[in-house]
Amino acid sequence: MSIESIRKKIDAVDDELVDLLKARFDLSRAMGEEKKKIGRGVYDPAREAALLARLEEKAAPYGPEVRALYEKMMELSRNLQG
Ligand SMILES: O=C(O)C(=O)C[C@]1(C(=O)O)C=C[C@@H](O)C=C1
Repeated sequence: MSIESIRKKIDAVDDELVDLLKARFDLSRAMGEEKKKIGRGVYDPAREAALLARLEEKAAPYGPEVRALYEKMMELSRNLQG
């Protein structure tokens, strides 16, 4: 595969990823509103640990890379929840 054709494929994957990230951040905001309504704190370390373990296993052989991305993404998700 040429550099140009690989880049086209990367661009297509990135477009899909951004759509999915937007959907996830929308859901995170909705979660933040629900938590605020019932007076529940934003940070849920048990949920984050379970999610990281599940996705790290699913992402093999890119488990460590996906874990690092998700750690950052959940930090951003918490920030969005306020
Ligand atoms: O599941 C939740 O309780 C969320 O608020 C979502 C989410 C996430 O982005 O996955 C964000 C913050 C919590 O610490 C745990 C998980």
